[in-house]
Amino acid sequence: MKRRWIYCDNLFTREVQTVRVVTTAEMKQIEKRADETGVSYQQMMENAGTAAYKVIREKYPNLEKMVVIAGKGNNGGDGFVVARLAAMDSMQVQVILIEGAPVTEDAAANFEKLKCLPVKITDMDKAWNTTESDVIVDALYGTGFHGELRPAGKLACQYMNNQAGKVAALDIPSGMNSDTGKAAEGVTKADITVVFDSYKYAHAENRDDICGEIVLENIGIPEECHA
Ligand SMILES: NC(=O)C1=CN([C@@H]2O[C@H](COP(=O)(O)OP(=O)(O)OC[C@H]3O[C@@H](n4cnc5c(N)ncnc54)[C@H](O)[C@@H]3O)[C@@H](O)[C@H]2O)[C@@H](O)CC1
Ligand SMILES: [K+]
Repeated sequence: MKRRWIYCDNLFTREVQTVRVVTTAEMKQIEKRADETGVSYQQMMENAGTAAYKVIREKYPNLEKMVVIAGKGNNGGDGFVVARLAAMDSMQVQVILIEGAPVTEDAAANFEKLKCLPVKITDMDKAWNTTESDVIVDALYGTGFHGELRPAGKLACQYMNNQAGKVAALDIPSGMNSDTGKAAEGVTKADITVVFDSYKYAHAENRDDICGEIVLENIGIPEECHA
């Protein structure tokens, strides 16, 4: 729970602000309701990537080079949206596919959109040769992650943790369990984590060493979908 002060008619009034924290299952329900009310999954992904890109640009205004580390799920899909927006802003963008091509419909659709842009797409084998980047976008795993990092995921997290650039995690740093906050060995250490729609329990664990600065962003889900 956060407290903030608001200024009101020459009096300082204390307002208690409650924050919403949801489980992965609850988040899926919220997204389902949003889809049923007309905000499609594709639109939510577009909004998530757009919000993340906006936050990254605000935090790091002088970016020239971006690397997006993408998994095969919808977290990777958010990363493809960020990559597209960065490339359209004339940034030098490289996308590294950690577990091959995306498997979800929405992520695959956003991956396709990259193909007409000057975005370099590689796999992990070539990642070690990547030139330095100003920011690395962690779009490997989001709420779908559980258990321990497998070798490819661990290598990708190690890569992110050893780069000189800032690390911006989408929704959750990869390797963190959304519901328990448990960090797998080798978890990504982010400078900033852009959280979509609602905080997850992992964000309430006070793991600043993993999440960095946490920024919550609206992705267009109507308030009534959270009931
Ligand atoms: N269209 C949507 O449903 C939206 C999803 N959003 C994003 O989607 C994320 C959730 O996406 P997904 O549910 O597709 O999953 P993720 O993209 O988080 O994870 C990808 C895959 O990793 C697998 N996995 C789990 N544990 C693993 C392990 N230890 N090693 C290797 N692989 C493992 C999972 O089976 C999952 O299929 C959210 O965090 C958010 O970033 C947002 O774009 C908002 C809209
Ligand atoms: K992530």
